[in-house]
Amino acid sequence: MIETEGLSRRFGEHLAVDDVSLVVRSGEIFGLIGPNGAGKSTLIKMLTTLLPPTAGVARVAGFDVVRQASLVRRHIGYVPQLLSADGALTGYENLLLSARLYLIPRAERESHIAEALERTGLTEAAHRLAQTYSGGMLRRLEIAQSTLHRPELLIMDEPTVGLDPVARTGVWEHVRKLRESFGTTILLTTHLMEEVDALCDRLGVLHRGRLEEVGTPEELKAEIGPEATLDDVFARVAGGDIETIGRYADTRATRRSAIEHG
Ligand SMILES: Nc1ncnc2c1ncn2[C@@H]1O[C@H](COP(=O)(O)OP(=O)(O)OP(=O)(O)O)[C@@H](O)[C@H]1O
Repeated sequence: MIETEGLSRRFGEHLAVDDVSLVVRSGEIFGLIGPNGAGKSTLIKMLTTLLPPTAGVARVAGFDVVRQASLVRRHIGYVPQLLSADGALTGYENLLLSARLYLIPRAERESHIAEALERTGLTEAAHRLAQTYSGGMLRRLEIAQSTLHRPELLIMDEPTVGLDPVARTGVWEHVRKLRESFGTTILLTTHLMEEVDALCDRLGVLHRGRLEEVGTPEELKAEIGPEATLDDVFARVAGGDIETIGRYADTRATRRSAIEHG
C-alpha cells in the first residue's frame, strides 16, 4: 500500500527525512514513532502529497506521489494533527461537506453518512454543533469524514493526542472496526507506546530523519531482551534525546491538543 525508496526531504541545510525506504502492507496498522522533530509529520506530508520530496520516490495505493498526486489523494484519507472539523456545523453537516469534497455520488451520500455515523457512535449526536462535542467525539467525526469515500489507506497524525483513556480506547476501537469492515490499511504517528502495543501490527522508529528500526512490537522488544518494553525500544533508538526532547514533545502536543479541543 505504501512503498518508498530513498525518500528524503531537505529544508535548507536540514535533512528532515533522510533516505527512508519503507513498505507498509495492505491491511496492516502501522505505527510511526520517534522523538520530537524526528521527521514523522514531514514523512506523512510527503505520503499525502502535501509536500514534494527532495529526493527518492514514493508510491501510495499504487500511485506515484509526485506524478500521480491527484490519484493518490483520491485513494487515501488523511486526519491531520490540527483540528479539521468545523465547530460551527453539525456532525451531519461536516460529513455532508466531506461527501461533496470527495465527490461521492448524490444517491450514495445519505447511506455513506448514516453508515459512518453509526460506525463511529455519533448517530445520536449527528445534529448537534461539532463545537459541543468532546475531544474523543471530534476525533471520531474527523475519522468518519476522512473515510467517507472508503479509502484503501487512512493516514493519521497523532490521532489520540490529548484524549483521556476512555476516549482514546474509543478511537482505537473505531480504527480496528474500520479495518475489519473495509480492510483499510492504517498508518499513524504517535508518542504513546501503549497505543502502538494496543493497535499496531508493525512499527517504524524514526530518529533524526532516518528510519532506524522496523518490525512487530514483539520483534523489536525481543531484540533487547525478554522483559523489554516499547519504551526501551524507543530509548535505545532515541538515546539521550528522550530525556530532553521526548518530554517536551509530549507536553507541547498535549497542550496544543487541549487548546484545539477546548
Ligand atoms: N516547513 C519547514 N521548514 C523548515 N524546517 C522544517 C519544516 N517542517 C519541519 N521542519 C523541521 O524538520 C524536522 C522534522 O520535523 P517534523 O515536524 O517532521 O517532526 P515530527 O517527528 O513530526 O515531530 P513532532 O513529534 O513534534 O510532531 C524538524 O527539525 C523541524 O523543525
